[in-house]
Amino acid sequence: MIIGLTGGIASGKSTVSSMLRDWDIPVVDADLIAREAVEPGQEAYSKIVQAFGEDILFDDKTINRKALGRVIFNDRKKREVLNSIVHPAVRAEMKRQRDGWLNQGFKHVVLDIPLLIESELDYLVDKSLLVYVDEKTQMERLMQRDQTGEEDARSRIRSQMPMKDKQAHVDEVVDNTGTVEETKKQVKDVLEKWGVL
Ligand SMILES: CC(C)(COP(=O)(O)OP(=O)(O)OC[C@H]1O[C@@H](n2cnc3c(N)ncnc32)[C@H](O)[C@@H]1O)[C@@H](O)C(=O)NCCC(=O)NCCS
Ligand SMILES: Nc1ncnc2c1ncn2[C@@H]1O[C@H](COP(=O)(O)OP(=O)(O)OP(=O)(O)O)[C@@H](O)[C@H]1O
Repeated sequence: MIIGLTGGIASGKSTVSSMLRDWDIPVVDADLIAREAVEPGQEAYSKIVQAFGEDILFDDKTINRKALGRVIFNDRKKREVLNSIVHPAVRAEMKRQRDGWLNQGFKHVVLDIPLLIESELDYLVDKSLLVYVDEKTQMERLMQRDQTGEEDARSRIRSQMPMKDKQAHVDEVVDNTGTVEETKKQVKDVLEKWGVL
């Protein structure tokens, strides 16, 4: 079974991913793939420099992710330009890694995709799981983890579909507003229901 894991920014996808890996279920991480896709030498890198200029580069020519983030999280059109450059490469690599795990004999593979719903990638998965947190907790955890201010955190959250709207698009929801242990119990219940554990 191919499982789509999604959520909002800082809702707890990585926290749930590490639980899944502990249960020996492989996870393909779209954020990590997106990071590798924009390294110097990759096709997407030169397209990004062409579209956004040298202002978003460090002196060593690598992409200054904070600077690029400031541009795209505050401007929908620019975000769409970046998405159109990066997403095709991410999709292709996700499929390659998924097939690699299946060919190794794993029956279940998780695709951790923050924008599963916004980018209409549901067709890639058999079942989908949303890691939900309430808005207040999401803001607090995002600001704490990224050591960032309220305005920056708010613009990142607003660049995504509100999490309560995402609930209608998935098969199961896990509420990560409580403790990690409480979340683990919910994830285990869902996986047992699906016959994965
Ligand atoms: C803008 C960039 C450089 C900011 O980098 P930064 O290191 O600050 O953040 P990071 O990549 O770790 O992403 C953190 C979270 O931001 C959210 N996010 C990232 N990109 C987007 C986007 N285009 N739209 C909405 N939310 C996004 C996701 O929830 C993600 O989990 C980077 O996020 C990026 O290249 N984004 C475009 C690729 C993309 O869409 N990635 C998301 C999964 S495919
Ligand atoms: N149940 C929890 N209780 C307390 N802190 C938590 C809990 N779950 C996650 N966190 C913390 O909240 C932050 C966000 O969690 P995590 O990195 O797992 O989210 P994410 O959805 O993967 O984020 P992103 O996709 O934006 O990278 C982290 O600092 C993490 O340690």
